[in-house]
Formats: sequence, C-alpha cells, structure tokens
Amino acid sequence: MTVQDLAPVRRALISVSDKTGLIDLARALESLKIEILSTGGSAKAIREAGVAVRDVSELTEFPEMMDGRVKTLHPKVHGGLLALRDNGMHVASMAEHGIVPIDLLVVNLYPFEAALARGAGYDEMIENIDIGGPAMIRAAAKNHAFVTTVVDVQDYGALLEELKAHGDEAQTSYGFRQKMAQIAYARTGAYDAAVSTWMASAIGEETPRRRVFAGELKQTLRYGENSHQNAAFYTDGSNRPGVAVAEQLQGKELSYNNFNDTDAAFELVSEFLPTDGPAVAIIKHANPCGVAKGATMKEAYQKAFDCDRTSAFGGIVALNGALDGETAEAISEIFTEVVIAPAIHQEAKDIFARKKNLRLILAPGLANTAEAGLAWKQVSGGILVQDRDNGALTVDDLKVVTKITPTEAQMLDLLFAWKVAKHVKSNAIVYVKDGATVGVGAGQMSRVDSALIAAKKAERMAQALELPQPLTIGSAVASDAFFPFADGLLEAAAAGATCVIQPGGSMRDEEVIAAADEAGLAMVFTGMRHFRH
Ligand SMILES: NC(=O)c1ncn([C@@H]2O[C@H](COP(=O)(O)O)[C@@H](O)[C@H]2O)c1NC=O
Repeated sequence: MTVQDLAPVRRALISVSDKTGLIDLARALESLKIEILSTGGSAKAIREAGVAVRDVSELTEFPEMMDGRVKTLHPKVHGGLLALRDNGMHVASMAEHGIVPIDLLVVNLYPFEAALARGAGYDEMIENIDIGGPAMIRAAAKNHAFVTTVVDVQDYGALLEELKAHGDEAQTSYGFRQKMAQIAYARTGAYDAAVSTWMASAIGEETPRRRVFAGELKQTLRYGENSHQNAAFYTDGSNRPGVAVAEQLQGKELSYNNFNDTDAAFELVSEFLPTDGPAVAIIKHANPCGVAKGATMKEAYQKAFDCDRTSAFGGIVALNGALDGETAEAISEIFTEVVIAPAIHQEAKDIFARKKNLRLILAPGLANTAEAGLAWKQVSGGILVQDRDNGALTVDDLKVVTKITPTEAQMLDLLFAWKVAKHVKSNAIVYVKDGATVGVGAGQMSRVDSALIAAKKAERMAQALELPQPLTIGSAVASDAFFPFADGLLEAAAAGATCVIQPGGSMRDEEVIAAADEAGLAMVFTGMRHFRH
C-alpha cells in the first residue's frame, strides 16, 4: 500500500441517527459532485430536501431488514470501504463482484447513551446497540489511507473545508483522514464502553473480567498538577451535575488543580440539601478548611471562613444555594480562586465582575451524593475501581455507646461533623460547633496528629479573632475511622470536645469507650467508615 497524501472523494455513504446538519452536509456534498449513498431514514430526509441520493439497498440489491438490524452489513458496502485502491488483487475483486469504492463515510450511531440516560428498559437498550454503524466506521477508519471517516456532527464543517481545500476536485489530506480515523476508533471504543458498562450493571456483574473507561475531551489544560506535566480534562458522558457540566461565567480558565478542588468543594457542599438551609464549603488542596451552615448564605460563608482564615486565602468556595450580593461582597474581601454555586444573582455577578481573575462557576443543581456509581483511581500498571462513597447516615443509624447520651443539639453537630469528615483526607478529625467546623485535621499518618493539628488551628483562630477560648471547647468531634487506641480520643477531649462520632469496630473499643466515659464524653458509633485517600 502506498499512502497518497490527497485522496479523491467521489462517493459518500451517509447513515446517521442524529440528523443534525444532515441536509446542509448533503447539499454541500452534492455541490462538490460527490455521489451520495444512504440508508433508510437518512436517505429519506436527504431526498425530501431535494438532494440526489441512492439507497444502499439499491447498491446491495438487498432490502434493509429485521427492523434495521441488517442494512449495510454487505460485501458491497464493506468491500467499497476496505479495498486498497492501489492493490491489483483488490481492484480485480471489486471489478469481479461489482463493488464500487466508497471514499467518504459519515455515520453517527444509534443513541445508546441517550437511551441509557432516560433509563430505558433492557429490550430497548438492546435494540439501541448499533451493529452496522460501528462495523462500517471500523472498516473505513482502517482504510484511512484512502477513505475519510466522520462520526461527529461537529466535524462536518472541517470536512467541507477540507474537501474544498485541495483544488477543483474534492479531496482530503492524509493527515485529516488519520485524525478522523483516530476519532472514529475512540467513538466506537466509547460506544462499546457504554454498552459493556451498562450490561455489567444490568446483569449484576460487580467486578466484570474486562472493563473499559471512555472519555471525551472537554478541554486541554495549560498544565497538570505541576507546570512540567501536560494535562487535559475528559468527561465521562454521565452528565452528573458538577465541574464537568458547569458553566464558567467569568475568570481565567480552570486549571487542573482548580478542577480537582472545585469538584471536592462541590461534592462536599452537595451533602447539604437546600432544605438544610444555606451551607458553604471552602476547600484548599482538596481538603475543607471551613464548612458551615448559616441562617443566610453570608453567615454560612463567614462561619466557614472563621474556621481557618489563613488557609482560606486562595481557596475554592462552594455554595449549596444561590450566591447573593452580600455573600459575593464578603467572599471578595480576600483572594479566592473559584466560586461555584447552583444559582448566582445578578448582583453577585456584578460584584465579581470587578475581580477579573476570580473564576465564577454556575452548576446545574447540586450533585446527588447518594447516587450509586463507580470511582476510579490509577495506580502503577492498573486502575482501582470501587463504588462511589455514597454512604449517608441519620440519627437512627447511630448507636450511643457511652453513659452520657448526646443532646439533640450535639447530635446535629455530630452528624454535621460526620458529613464533613467523609470529604476530608484520612486520617480525618473534624471539630464542629453550632453547625460550623472549628478545626479540621486532614491527611495525617496518625489520627492523634490530626486531632492535635485541628486543635492547634482552632487555638490560632481564637487568638486571631480575639476569642476568650478556642471554639473546640464544647465541640462535637468526628473521626473518619475508629480510634485504634484511646490516645486520639483523649487528644480531642483535651481540645475541649464533649461528644464524639466514630465508626467503632476497633479491637480496643471497650478501652476507648471507658476512656470516653471517664472523660465525661458522649460517644456514638456509626458502624460505617469514611476513609478517603
Ligand atoms: N444494521 C445495519 O446494517 C446498520 N447500518 C447502519 N446502521 C445505523 O443506522 C442508523 C441510520 O439509520 P437511518 O438512516 O435509517 O436513520 C445509523 O445510526 C447507523 O449507524 C445500522 N443499524 C444497526 O446496526
């Protein structure tokens, strides 16, 4: 096979489920003197628009049959796509069997992903698995030395430009065909990823022997976690509310770290439903440095900010409700990288318009933290897959293990601390008072250190705010995993915590409970752990 840079396009086969842009494309191809072959519905639409088109069934001399399951699966189609135009034997076979070359394939597939999104039943999903389309795409893309393959409506414009760019005859360059072939294979790969992932869940296969992940480029990023790392953001097609589908209203492009931190902030604040009242989370390096509820959004922000004002500088702020003017004014007082909210008042937009660098993101509603799904993490040579941590508790799930039972107000703070601890890197210790974090210890290798660091931060804030004592005095404390020894719990007690929430389940639970009783603490067990790494 010799690769020609320019390949003529004299015949196209169009078979599209999504008919967007179809007529304009067909008209343009006709004006370029390209013969159009097409399948049932596509051919009908083209013909109705007054453009000349030949039915594939006329070419194959076979009717489309079995509800469209068989229409293009024929040697006259696949031979026309796959034949090497410079191979004598291929050319002879074409002549012998009446196969004509097909130089351009335009296909988009049965809308399997859309059927999945609307929760279609098993039989409907099966009928939405396209067979003939992927077969043609793979054939044409393999023969990109001669054939151009287009699978995305968004590429119609580039195709037409390319066809017109090389003189009077419609031709495409090798580079263009290669580029389109790569996209084509990624499309069929993503399609089969969606089919196999759906199938695993439909048949209750939790750990299928083979798994595929597919992504679509949302944007290239200036760099990754560090400036020497290339990076890009790919969406997974789930349309889950959050950073992937949110709209950026102003500010510089989100960086890799911005995406990561904004996601962490938004997932955390989404733990608090609008019915819980206004809530704000401030995130640095994927850990919260302040989370609070308030009577107003401004109050929630102020309380979150007061947890750790030093760390909040350059942070990511996420809100569970509308960003109003007074909250925007308060946020504007320090340097903030990103603000994300499910609604943004015009007044807030006007205030942030003065802060050109601040990235303002409008999310389409809160994330559903209870939603089931998979979480992926790359390790050397593989990918770890697990269920998303969608664990959630109510007061009824808690077991009081100490002599003292938490009061109703303490219970509320314990549950608040527990929700926050779920989003803090382990070992996580979170002190909460009156619906606001007052100390967060994150990512330490020792639980005792997390308890100590959080308490130290609270002391520092008390000094800065000129409070008579740290807010950890009389606080509720959450530990994301059990206390293996009493020492971590005693550190929290020394910091002034009066009630504790933790999973329980340690070999030394008895010892830890005895220490809690002796320190006069109320303690509840959740029976659920929230490690996060
Ligand atoms: N079975 C086949 O031979 C076949 N060939 C093409 N298709 C698909 O049929 C759709 C277009 O159908 P229509 O032109 O009838 O609207 C395209 O999404 C295309 O990928 C097929 N359908 C399913 O496999």
